[in-house]
Amino acid sequence: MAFFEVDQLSLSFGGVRAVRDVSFEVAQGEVFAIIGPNGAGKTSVFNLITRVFDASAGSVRLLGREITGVARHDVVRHGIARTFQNIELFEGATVLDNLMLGRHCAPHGSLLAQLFDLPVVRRAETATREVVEDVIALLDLAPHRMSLVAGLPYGIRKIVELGRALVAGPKLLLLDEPASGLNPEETHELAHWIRDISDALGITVVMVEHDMSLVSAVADRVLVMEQGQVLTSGTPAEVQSDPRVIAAYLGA
Ligand SMILES: Nc1ncnc2c1ncn2[C@@H]1O[C@H](COP(=O)(O)OP(=O)(O)OP(=O)(O)O)[C@@H](O)[C@H]1O
Repeated sequence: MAFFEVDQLSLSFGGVRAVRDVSFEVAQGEVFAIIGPNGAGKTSVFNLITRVFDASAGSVRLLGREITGVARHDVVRHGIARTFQNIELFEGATVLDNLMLGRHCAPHGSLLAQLFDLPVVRRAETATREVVEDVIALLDLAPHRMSLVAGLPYGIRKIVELGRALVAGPKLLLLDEPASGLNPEETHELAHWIRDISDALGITVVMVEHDMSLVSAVADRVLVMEQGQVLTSGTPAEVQSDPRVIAAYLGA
């Protein structure tokens, strides 16, 4: 059984077949990148995995468990967290509060236990705080802990979003264009964090990315999509030298 399997996944918007029979497998601990020209269907694949859209056909399995029937708000409980192409944070809240909210899916005891402030709830809150503090330390966010997200530079906000996905304690982390809007130095730093997330925390990463410097630096394997379909897959070096991939990017 593969750690994560996408099997014959398809999605249509009216007449547009955004995703067509897409299949791939990701091993535990791998950093796996999905690349392809604009409109290739990469974000649609993420939206199918995270149940934003219903697949017209196919299946998605994490550790053998079917995800395609899970409610959207329950996907994170099944071990899958994601970041978005356009940052989705609470702008008027602090970094700390945004990170605490990322943990809201963790069980905090029954409603009665919460109403009476029982020890089980307090223990859960302490555990949440510990996880959040670990993520703040891992991503060097301590200087920004009490800052409002709205006032932070774009590059820091992207890292906060990464942190918010991490505090959910995912087995599988989906990153949608994590390097977009970052300068080369920030992208270089991001590469270190992605490797740490994979190597030190053992979290499997699947990312959609256009920046080939990041893909080459962190990805173990790359899936190339074109017009909703899988064009090829391989190591970053293999796919970059593949004439079919070069032609797809040149629009040939
Ligand atoms: N909500 C939607 N409604 C209708 N069509 C959509 C929708 N989302 C995506 N599409 C179409 O599906 C196809 C795949 O889009 P998708 O955003 O998945 O591609 P992508 O590879 O992520 O592109 P990019 O790199 O530009 O983000 C495109 O033709 C797009 O116009």
